[in-house]
Amino acid sequence: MRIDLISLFPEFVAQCAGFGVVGRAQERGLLSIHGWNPRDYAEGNYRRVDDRPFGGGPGMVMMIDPLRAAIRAARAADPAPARLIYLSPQGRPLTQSIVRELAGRERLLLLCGRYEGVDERLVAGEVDEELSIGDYVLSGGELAAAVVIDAVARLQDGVLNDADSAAQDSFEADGLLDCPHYTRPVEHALGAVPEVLLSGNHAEIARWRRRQSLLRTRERRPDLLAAAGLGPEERRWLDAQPDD
Ligand SMILES: NC[C@H]1CCC[C@@H](CNc2ccc(C(N)=O)cn2)C1
Repeated sequence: MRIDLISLFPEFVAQCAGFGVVGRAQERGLLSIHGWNPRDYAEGNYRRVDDRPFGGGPGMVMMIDPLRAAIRAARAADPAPARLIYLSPQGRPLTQSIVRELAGRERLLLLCGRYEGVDERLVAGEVDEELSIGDYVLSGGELAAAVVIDAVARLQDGVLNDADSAAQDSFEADGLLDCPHYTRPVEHALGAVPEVLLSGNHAEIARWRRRQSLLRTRERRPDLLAAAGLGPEERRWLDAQPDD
């Protein structure tokens, strides 16, 4: 997958994506990230990329033309078509199912805003979709872009081996919260490991994990439970007595 970032700080996102699984994906050529800085396309010796808002008010607004030129340069850098995604609190809330859909694309173009915002004519004229990583405001869209890149990159074929367990992730598998995880030592002052996990009975272990995910989801995020297609046995688990 090719990802092009339009940002005043493209190196910021490239660095975030340089670690761990995502960094390895880049080293292995499963993912490439390219930065395009509107300042490189800004006119005049001050290379202006922002200006004061019409109608007054605090802060600055990002100007159309430097962004538009950077977007054009990014598009021209590869023949594959790409939809331009603008990260902003006004966007569609990002979910794992949206991540899965994005992960299937050949290219992503991510537009990162700064200041008070981007001239609305650029958003209306060039942006294909707007995404939000949550209901809060950041100083720039770069962190949101880094979140999208990480979530999408780990789903690329060949990026995670089974030791990384993306397929096990509950949101990934079935929209439930993840089950508890344990590792050595078996005995610890903070408690012991549930016996079933030491049993070697893989069917029983899978049932236990699924039940823990269901109970934890009911407890913490009942809103997710409604969307998860539960089987009859799983409904019985939820109707049964509190967890042993
Ligand atoms: N009006 C503020 C707004 C102007 C345009 C640039 C954004 C950058 N900051 C962001 C971007 C995305 C998110 C999110 N939730 O995905 C939060 N914050 C801020």
